[in-house]
Amino acid sequence: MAIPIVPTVTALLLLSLALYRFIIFPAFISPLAKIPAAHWSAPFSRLWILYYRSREEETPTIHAAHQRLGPIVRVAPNDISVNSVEGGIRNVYAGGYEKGDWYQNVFKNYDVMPMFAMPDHGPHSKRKRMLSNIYAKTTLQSSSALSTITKVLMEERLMPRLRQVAQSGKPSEFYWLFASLTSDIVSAYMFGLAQGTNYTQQSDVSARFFAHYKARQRYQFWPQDVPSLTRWLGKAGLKWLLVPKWVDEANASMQENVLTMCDAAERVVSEAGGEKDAGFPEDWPNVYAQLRNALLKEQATKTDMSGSVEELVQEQRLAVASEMLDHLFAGFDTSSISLTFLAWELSKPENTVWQEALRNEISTLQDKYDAKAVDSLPLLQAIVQETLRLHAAIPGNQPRITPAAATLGAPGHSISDLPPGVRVQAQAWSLHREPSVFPDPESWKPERWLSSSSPSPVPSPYASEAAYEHAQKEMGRWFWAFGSGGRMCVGSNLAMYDMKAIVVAIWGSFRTTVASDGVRRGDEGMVHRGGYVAEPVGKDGRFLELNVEVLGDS
Ligand code: HEM
Repeated sequence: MAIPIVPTVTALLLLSLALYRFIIFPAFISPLAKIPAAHWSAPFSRLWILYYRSREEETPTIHAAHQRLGPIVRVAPNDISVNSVEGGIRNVYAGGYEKGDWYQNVFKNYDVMPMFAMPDHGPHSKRKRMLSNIYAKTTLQSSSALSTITKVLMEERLMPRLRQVAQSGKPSEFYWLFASLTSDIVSAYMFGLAQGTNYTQQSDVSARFFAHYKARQRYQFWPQDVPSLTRWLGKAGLKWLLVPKWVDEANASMQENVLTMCDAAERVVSEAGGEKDAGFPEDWPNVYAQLRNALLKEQATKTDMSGSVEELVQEQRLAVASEMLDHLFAGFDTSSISLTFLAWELSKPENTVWQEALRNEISTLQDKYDAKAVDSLPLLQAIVQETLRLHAAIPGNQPRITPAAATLGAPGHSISDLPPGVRVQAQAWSLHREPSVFPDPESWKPERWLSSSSPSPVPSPYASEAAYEHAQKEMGRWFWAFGSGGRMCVGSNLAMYDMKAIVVAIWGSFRTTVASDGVRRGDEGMVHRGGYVAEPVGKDGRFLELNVEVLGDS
């Protein structure tokens, strides 16, 4: 029987092309072929990394790959991970590497992108310039509004709640208490105290909100990492196969809540004619007004100004709300995760000395609400910094896209002439566990951030001031809890401010210990659960439970 030549040759040709395109090129010819593969299938397929990402197990998996294979690894045909400063985060996050669409697939509110999701440098840096000053350390430390907000929240909302817990003699759950407090502080600064949330005094409302917020985070994988399939199923009316319907409903209701806060803030600003009202500084919507006015100013330069201010405000309504939603959620989520880990560390029996030393340091404050004095407490700084190192709230991948002809990889491992469009990521989890920079990396050791002359409850690891200085410099280069470069966290100063204020309020007046009912501890099985963000979650999904004891005349 004669073999049909044309179809056979065509089939062989197609097979050879496919073999070249999907096997030979990625495994042997692509510049990425020189990078150690985290798994045998990584050069050919994304399935391996998607599997771990879908199970929220990417961070430890990538970490293990770096430990086995070095500071640059290939995790999929077009995806790499770097774990170094030189040839790593210094190159990728300093500029020129854009964000790609991974962020906008999920972090888009009201169908409008906040700066966090903006893929391109230009629009992003314009928006960031509008907002940076309102979050600058000097602005926050000199803000009488923020200091009044803090005082009201700590004295009127937190203290009564903790005194009640102490009196009850029963352990209390702390994760959602921290989420309530940080949401109240951040929203009060953004929208004004009267317009912000009051979760600390409404534990039922807050519990419902946080349960929804957290549960829906677990469905981000599909729209974020498999967007085409998710879109396609959406068009066919079958998205519910991947993401339950209530997730969209929860998102819509959260957006509605933030829009309500924005509208309330707008009434305050417009009644004051756009300018800060000296009457009740704590009720002024600092961040809202800053962005609203900056966008109006920008609009005025573009248009013929035929519209009224109300019309212009209306045009910007969703752009402002999208930005505000992002800041509010980024603000409470990360800070409450960090505070929970901090409370956990401080309340463990082996760390009692740190809790006592911190309390002594807090007792030296003349005024607990003096932000500058609080910020300059060395022990407090070391405790927060060490918690952010060991328990980074965003421990996972922060992907960027290579420009043309990129060179990546630590000295001795560098790969040049990478093509444009490669997804490259780094993760704080691994950077913060580099043993040559952070000796004994899995242990919580605030003393690594303290000089030998600082009062410390444990001996200093540094033989001299010079050794301390050298270590600080190196650790500072590798410390990545807030990211780095132009896309670095805009709220890092507010986060440090609110976390320190909360720590001072709690451990200045109360003693905490990890709860135990004789059978199980209140921190049983605590792990970092999650993908992009990692929550402190114990066995059976339980959160941290602590005993609270009131001190002296608090
Ligand atoms: C402990 C607390 C916090 C941690 C650990 C943290 C961490 C981070 C990190 C790692 C990034 C970069 C993410 C990436 O590129 O994928 C980031 C960005 C961002 N964070 Fe935070 N954050 C914290 C608190 C806050 C607060 C309080 C706010 C708002 C008030 C905030 C608002 C933002 C925004 C808007 C961005 C995007 C910045 C940009 O695109 O330029 N964060 N944060």
